[in-house]
Amino acid sequence: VDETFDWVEKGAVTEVKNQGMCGSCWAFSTTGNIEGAWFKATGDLVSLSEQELVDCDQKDSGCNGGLMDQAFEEVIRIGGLETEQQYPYDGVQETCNFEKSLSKVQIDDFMDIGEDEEEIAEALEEHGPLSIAINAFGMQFYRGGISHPLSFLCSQDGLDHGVLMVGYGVEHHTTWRHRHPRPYWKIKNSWGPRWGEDGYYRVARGKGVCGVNKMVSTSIVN
Ligand SMILES: CCC[C@@H](/C=C/S(=O)(=O)c1ccccc1)NC(=O)[C@H](Cc1ccccc1)NC(=O)N1CCC(N2CCOCC2)CC1
Repeated sequence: VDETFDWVEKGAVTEVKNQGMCGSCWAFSTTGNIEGAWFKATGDLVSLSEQELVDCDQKDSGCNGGLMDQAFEEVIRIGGLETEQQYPYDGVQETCNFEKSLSKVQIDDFMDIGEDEEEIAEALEEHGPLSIAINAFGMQFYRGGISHPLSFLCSQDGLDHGVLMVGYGVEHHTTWRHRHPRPYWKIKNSWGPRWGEDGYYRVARGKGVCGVNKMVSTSIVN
């Protein structure tokens, strides 16, 4: 793997979105992954509908939580995802009004990725942005930089947030305090563009920080 890699620079990531007062982070992680897989397969970047998942995914719980692997299964069952424009987000669970004739984006399968962070970096390059679960400890107060909470504060067993891994890099400091390079993951959050680093989050890479490596998966578009 290279030193830095970023799907945002490669045009595979849509604008930072905002889930509002709805616990639909799982749906944003799912659409972000499928947007990237579709881009890799077709070259087209299409913003996809989280509201369709909130309303129509019967395995998950709308604004009360969900799991990305279950959402991938439901996208296959439902028959595809409509675009953000066709089925816009309003952050409240409503009756499903999916129109198959409108949905242009389908996935064929999905797969889980192992916990080794080198393997995850390779999977990121191969499949596009990855759906991941993390422990969101401290994210409400995050203002930027590389987050590296102590493991007892950000246990990998306390996964509670679904987000999108979009890249990785290394920060080299030359000041007296930081002589060692600081590898990080670049993560797209769904709390709007004013949160964090233009909507993005960087967390230390290589030590399973906040369980970033524990639940990684991707859709497959053939
Ligand atoms: C109330 C749900 C909040 C929402 C995200 C909200 S959030 O606003 O982004 C946020 C997250 C963390 C801190 C503060 C704010 N969280 C989820 O959807 C999280 C995301 C997640 C966690 C762990 C592994 C993978 C994915 N999932 C969940 O909360 N759940 C997983 C599915 C579970 N279902 C119950 C019914 O039977 C099917 C399973 C419901 C709880």
